[in-house]
Amino acid sequence: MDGSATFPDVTLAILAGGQGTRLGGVVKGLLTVEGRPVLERLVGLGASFGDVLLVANAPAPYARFGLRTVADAVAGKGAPGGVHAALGAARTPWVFAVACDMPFITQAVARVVLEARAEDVDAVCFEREGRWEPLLAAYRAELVARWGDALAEDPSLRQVLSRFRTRTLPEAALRAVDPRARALANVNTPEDLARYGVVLPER
Ligand SMILES: Nc1nc2c(ncn2[C@@H]2O[C@H](COP(=O)(O)OP(=O)(O)OP(=O)(O)O)[C@@H](O)[C@H]2O)c(=O)[nH]1
Repeated sequence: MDGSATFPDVTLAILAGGQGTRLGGVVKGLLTVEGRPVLERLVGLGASFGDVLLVANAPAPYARFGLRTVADAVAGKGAPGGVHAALGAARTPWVFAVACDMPFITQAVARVVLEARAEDVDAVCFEREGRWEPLLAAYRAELVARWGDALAEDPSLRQVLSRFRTRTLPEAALRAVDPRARALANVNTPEDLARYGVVLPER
């Protein structure tokens, strides 16, 4: 843990265990935006956190970043399994979970989420157009056991979140520090490449 960090009690957990099938199986964290791989951009954000963790089942392409890396404890559960692994591996009381395909997350946005934590809150995320945004979200690490129980039902992230005391933040709270709500952008499809100015990694 880094006591000098802005969020010393929080682990930045980068989820990178997906298949990237909609982009032909690309290693999504190596997509380049504004000249830098998305993962490098997120690792830069990590300096504000007490710890940084990569959750990946095929971590070799990310070795150069030198991150502490764990695999999913329960395989084949998608992003809910990735968050579960992050909660289990965290050495801090809180986890800030993000996806490896979100290039525009800033410290200011993280601060909005993390400052909304409270004694009686287990998780914090934005709500946009009636949908929760669980991959730019804070979670109590102690949720891990109940999270593991929930995985048995193959839930979506939102279904898992609905079991806990989740505080949702309005989109306006995001736009106050990120007027175009770019932090929630994730790169999934060929259309997204052009939309966000993304360059594919070399194969
Ligand atoms: N650790 C872990 N992360 C996952 C898993 N599935 C998805 N993710 C991550 O969760 C985030 C959102 O993933 P999606 O965009 O839904 O899926 P994807 O596999 O990246 O892409 P598609 O195959 O095109 O759906 C990304 O950061 C993924 O790397 C998984 O099984 N384990």
